[in-house]
Parts: sequence; structure tokens; C-alpha cells
Amino acid sequence: MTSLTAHRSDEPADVPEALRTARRTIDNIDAALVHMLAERFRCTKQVGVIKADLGLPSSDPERERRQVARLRALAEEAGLDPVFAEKFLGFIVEEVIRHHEDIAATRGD
Ligand SMILES: O=C(O)C(=O)C[C@]1(C(=O)O)C=C[C@@H](O)C=C1
Repeated sequence: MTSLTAHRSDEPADVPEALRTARRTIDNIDAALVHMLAERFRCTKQVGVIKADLGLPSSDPERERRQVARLRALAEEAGLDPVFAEKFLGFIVEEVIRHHEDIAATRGD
């Protein structure tokens, strides 16, 4: 193991190689998640502006119902706990709705 590797992975020198390798994969996936979430929020902020301009409500429970059904089915196919997938979506959507409300408030709606 080189000092460059140690620095890049930010791991103590005594971490076993198999664990180090797994953690590199985890770090890559976490980075991808952050980038994907940033893109999603960039997009939903545009949705917030559209909704505020058209006087539409911040939340759309019917749309959310369809998203939950779709994501639960995808999760089952993928071997991910569908309850977790639903909770994760709900956590994100809750934040999106807060953003929509802020946008509507600042645009005088
Ligand atoms: O699709 C919308 O209408 C949105 O505002 C986006 C979104 C989401 O984040 O997916 C957020 C709030 C709504 O209740 C439903 C879905």
C-alpha cells in the first residue's frame, strides 16, 4: 500500500485490504448518490417555480402515490427493502415540498 493510496482512501494503515476495497466502492456510490440528489433538487426547484407561477399546490399526493407504487416495485425487483425505498422517497419529497413552499412564498404566492 502506498502513502498515496492511504491518503486518497483516507483510511488508517491497518485496515484490511478487502475492507478497504469495499469502502472504496461505498465511497463511489455515496458520491454518485450526492450528485444524483443534487440533480434531482436542481430539477425540483424548477418544478417549484413552475408551480408557484401557475398557482399550483406544493404537494401532489396523487403523483406521490404513483411514485411510491413504482419505486416499491423497482425496489422489490432490485432486492432493496421496499419499506426503506418508500421511506427514502418520502424523506426527499418532504424536503422538496419545503423548497416549493419557500419558492411560492418568495414569489408572493
Ligand atoms: O412532481 C411534482 O409535482 C413535484 O412537485 C415533485 C415531487 C417530487 O419530489 O418527486 C415533490 C412533491 C410532490 O408532492 C410530488 C412530487
